[in-house]
Amino acid sequence: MSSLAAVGENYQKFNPRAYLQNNYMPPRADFSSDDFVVPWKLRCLAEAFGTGEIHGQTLIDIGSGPTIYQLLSSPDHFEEIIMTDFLEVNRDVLRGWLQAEPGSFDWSPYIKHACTLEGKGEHWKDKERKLRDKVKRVLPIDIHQLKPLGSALTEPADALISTFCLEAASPNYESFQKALENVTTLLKLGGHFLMIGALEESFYLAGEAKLLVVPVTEEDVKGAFTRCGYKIQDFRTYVMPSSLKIGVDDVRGIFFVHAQKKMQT
Ligand SMILES: C[S@@+](CC[C@H](N)C(=O)[O-])C[C@H]1O[C@@H](n2cnc3c(N)ncnc32)[C@H](O)[C@@H]1O
Repeated sequence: MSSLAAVGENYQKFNPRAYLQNNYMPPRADFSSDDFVVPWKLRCLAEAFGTGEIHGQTLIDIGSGPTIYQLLSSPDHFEEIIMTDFLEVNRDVLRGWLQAEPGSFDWSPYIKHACTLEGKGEHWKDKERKLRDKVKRVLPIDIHQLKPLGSALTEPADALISTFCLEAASPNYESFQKALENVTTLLKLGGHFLMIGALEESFYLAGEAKLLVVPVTEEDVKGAFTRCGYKIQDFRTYVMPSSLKIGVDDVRGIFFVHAQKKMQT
């Protein structure tokens, strides 16, 4: 069984450009039907934020990687968004996009699609600018530490979001559960957690790196959230169609969970 140290070591070979190519370019970046994976993910998030229930001062994105799509429906609801990742190479990619550096990944199809889903008539350039304005910090994180952000955070956040991080950075289910406990300390009581992740995946590729993933089922995810003191508000699953099984991972499906940290007495 792989140790935490081995997982961390393996991530040093993670190639952000290859990861983006594998997951966020065609064929996976297909917006032509709601049945494809990217529109499904964006719709889950647009609907969750669209309820207006999830709002406040601070939103933290746990394990952002080199991607920003997960935050597209959030900026209207928070004063400050904090992005985080374990790897400096990913934090650099994020800073490049935030500063609109030439050669940054083109997220415009995602931004346009989020505008369409939200149906508020917002111009995609306005959404893009708003997200860039709201992301105030890009911080290092390690979900396996009791304090994943060290001393960088003074107040717990109003909400957390995380996409494809916990299962992809944990060598086994025990470690996945513990990582969820650790990141839960960053969230205030009554705060919301939106998570999207892989179901029954054992690996994915990012250039030369082959990253091992702990295969989790719907019941595993629900159990972990319940044991961490959350009430599950919504849980959805997506079955990966065979046309999107392109050899860059062995993902069987995807889950979306909206959970609320219970108020304790
Ligand atoms: C599969 S990628 C997900 C990236 C992005 N959130 C997405 O939706 O595509 C997994 C991410 O977890 C990060 N990661 C690996 N080990 C971690 C750790 N110990 N703590 C936090 N993040 C970690 C990696 O650097 C990588 O960016």
